[in-house]
Amino acid sequence: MAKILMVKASYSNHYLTTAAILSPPNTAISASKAMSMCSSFCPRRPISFRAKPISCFPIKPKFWVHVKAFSSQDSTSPPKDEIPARIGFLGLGIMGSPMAQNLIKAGCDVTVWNRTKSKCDPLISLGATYKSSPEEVAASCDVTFAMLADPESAVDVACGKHGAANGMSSGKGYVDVSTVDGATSKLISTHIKSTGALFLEAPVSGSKKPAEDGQLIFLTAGDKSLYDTAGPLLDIMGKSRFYLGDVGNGAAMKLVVNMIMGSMMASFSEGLLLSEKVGLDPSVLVQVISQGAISAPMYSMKGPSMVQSLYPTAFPLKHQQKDLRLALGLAELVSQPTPIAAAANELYKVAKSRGLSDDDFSAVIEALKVKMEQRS
Ligand SMILES: NC(=O)C1=CN([C@@H]2O[C@H](COP(=O)(O)OP(=O)(O)OC[C@H]3O[C@@H](n4cnc5c(N)ncnc54)[C@H](OP(=O)(O)O)[C@@H]3O)[C@@H](O)[C@H]2O)C=CC1
Ligand SMILES: O=CCCC(=O)O
Repeated sequence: MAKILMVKASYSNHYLTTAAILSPPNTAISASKAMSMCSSFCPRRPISFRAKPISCFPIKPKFWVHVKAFSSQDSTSPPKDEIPARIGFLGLGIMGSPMAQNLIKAGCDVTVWNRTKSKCDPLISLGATYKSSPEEVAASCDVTFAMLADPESAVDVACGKHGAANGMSSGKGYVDVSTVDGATSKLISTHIKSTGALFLEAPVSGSKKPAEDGQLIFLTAGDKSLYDTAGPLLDIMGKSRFYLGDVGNGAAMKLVVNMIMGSMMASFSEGLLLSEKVGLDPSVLVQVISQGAISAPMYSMKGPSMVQSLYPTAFPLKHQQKDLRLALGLAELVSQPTPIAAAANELYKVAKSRGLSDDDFSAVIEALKVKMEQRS
């Protein structure tokens, strides 16, 4: 049984319902692949599209094509004349680079800036325009995204000398997709909104691969009208989006999620090492976990390389420790006990002190190896 999906393609100046895409249930493909399939039905490349199941019936396999089905709390499309035409992207690290690439590949007019200019080059070769400061990017774009390391860099790029706020004005929007705390997000919001522009915080759940595949989850809060107009762009980069109300709520949701993730990884690390110490094969532990109630994609993805002491960076350990630190600050604000997260945070601090900041956060297991060696 296949699902038939109606595809609605969004162009910069009009919408067009173009094609029926057929998909077996429970399948997904990357946004860029779905885009290019959609293009074969369309006169021009769409900048985004939505797909929703309209009925189910058997289809001959040769006609099957798969499409990513977007989910969204609010499926209302913005008025056609409000879709942002010129998109800015500030911060082209592990996450920002593939996110900006997906916008370019989807046909968007993208202008980029990064502190280290060389990281702009691959995007320029894909068609992006380069500007030499966040201010210039914001001044030349309708909506500017920022994907920066931490609260300090997010504030600096938005509010500092030649920061984006200097280029903002009424009619523009700033979407900060960095992981920061609520107070930082509110500070940036105040600066941006004082120019007459709109602000949306939109941190993401999902790592390097989901960023490449356009499968991120956006946790947004702030100006609802910017959420609506930027929606088609979020749908290019992600698989779902949540609108959570006032600025600070997106940041808080992201920090809670990453607090849980950091503790899970620390606990998983303990389990792997304990299993090995008592003579079990940790690879078998990974398999056992993958079949039971505590199965999580993270364990299946990271476990095999952790067993080999390999930590190819998808989510840098220094950022996970930053998120635990910020989550503990959030808990402190409301007097919520978080002893597990506090213990996990200490472990990530040890890992940082061992020079593992730029390794993947799964390298936290090394901190436990050190502790055990010290004890024995
Ligand atoms: N990697 C992941 O799996 C995920 C990361 N995140 C969050 O996304 C954000 C970015 O993460 P990621 O891409 O992995 O990180 P990276 O470390 O790869 O990239 C960080 C970016 O911030 C820039 N930057 C750092 N300091 C400054 C500064 N002082 N002034 C200007 N720019 C600066 C870097 O520029 P330069 O190139 O010059 O160093 C780079 O563009 C973080 O907040 C992270 O917590 C969220 C979800 C998943
Ligand atoms: O902030 C990083 C999140 C990583 C993930 O969700 O896999």
